[in-house]
Amino acid sequence: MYDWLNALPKAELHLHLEGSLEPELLFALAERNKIALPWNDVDTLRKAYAFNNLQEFLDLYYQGADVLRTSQDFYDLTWAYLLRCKAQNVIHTEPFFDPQTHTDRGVPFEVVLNGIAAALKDGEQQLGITSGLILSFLRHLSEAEAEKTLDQALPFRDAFVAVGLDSSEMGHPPSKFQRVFDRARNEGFFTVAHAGEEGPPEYIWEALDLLKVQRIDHGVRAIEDERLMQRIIDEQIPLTVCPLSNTKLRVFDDMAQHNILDMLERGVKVTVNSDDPAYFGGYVTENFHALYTALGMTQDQAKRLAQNSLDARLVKP
Ligand SMILES: Nc1ncnc2[nH]cnc12
Ligand SMILES: [Zn+2]
Repeated sequence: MYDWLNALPKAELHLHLEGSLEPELLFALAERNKIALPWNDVDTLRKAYAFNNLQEFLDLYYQGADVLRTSQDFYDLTWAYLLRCKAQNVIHTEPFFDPQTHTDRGVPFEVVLNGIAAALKDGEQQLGITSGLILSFLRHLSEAEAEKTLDQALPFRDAFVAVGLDSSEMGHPPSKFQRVFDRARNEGFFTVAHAGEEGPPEYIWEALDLLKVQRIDHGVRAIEDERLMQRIIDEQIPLTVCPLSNTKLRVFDDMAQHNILDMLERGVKVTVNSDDPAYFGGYVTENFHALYTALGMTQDQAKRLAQNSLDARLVKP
């Protein structure tokens, strides 16, 4: 089944480039940039990948991102991810990057963007993988800081297609970012937002009504609100679900409890994605395979999930 799932043509719509930083590359970049690390070796670092919630993961994720300093680093990170896409028949990807994670450490916005954009361009030319980059604001920071990030990004507007919202969800509702999302939409960008990962269904309502998003990232807690379920079914609002992430971050205690196939059978436009594959134990195919192993996902269900990912692209072929 793994090989069959791997061969299925699919799109990935929820992937943080910083979360695709494998420990081996992290150590190589630390050496290249002469950065001392708090872990002795790759194995020690991998052992630290045990999380009780989103915040515990984020603390390590931001620490890991510190090895990314030059455009070449961002190129190498993005290229390594694109090679994984090629190996798993991901024919289109819409990855996130978090500029503030880097600009707040003194890495200029254009250093980050130039490396990522060059790799995505080579990915299309050399690997045939199309893409649309999503600039994600960190929700634990202020809206004013998000506004500043959008200002920095506008001179490079052709390099990305949408803005998103990620980082610590609880206590940082979508409403906090209504004005900057209004401005991004007026500038012609699509919008997406993480909502209903750890946060309540109200955050999903806000993302839809206030941020006017095209997709919800995660959204698994929608199942707690029947009126919301009806809306996302009626309007066919895609959810970019990340099964391995949800079990690693204890959104579900184990994969057998995951609700993605229940949602699929109720007519929700759910898709399968890897979120932060270097930290959560696998790329897209591993996420599909976990649904087969734990939930008995059929080939027909896998085909519908893959088709949903192609249908839910912001960048149409
Ligand atoms: N799963 C996730 N939720 C929120 N912010 C993130 N940043 C990277 N991965 C994330
Ligand atoms: Zn995410």
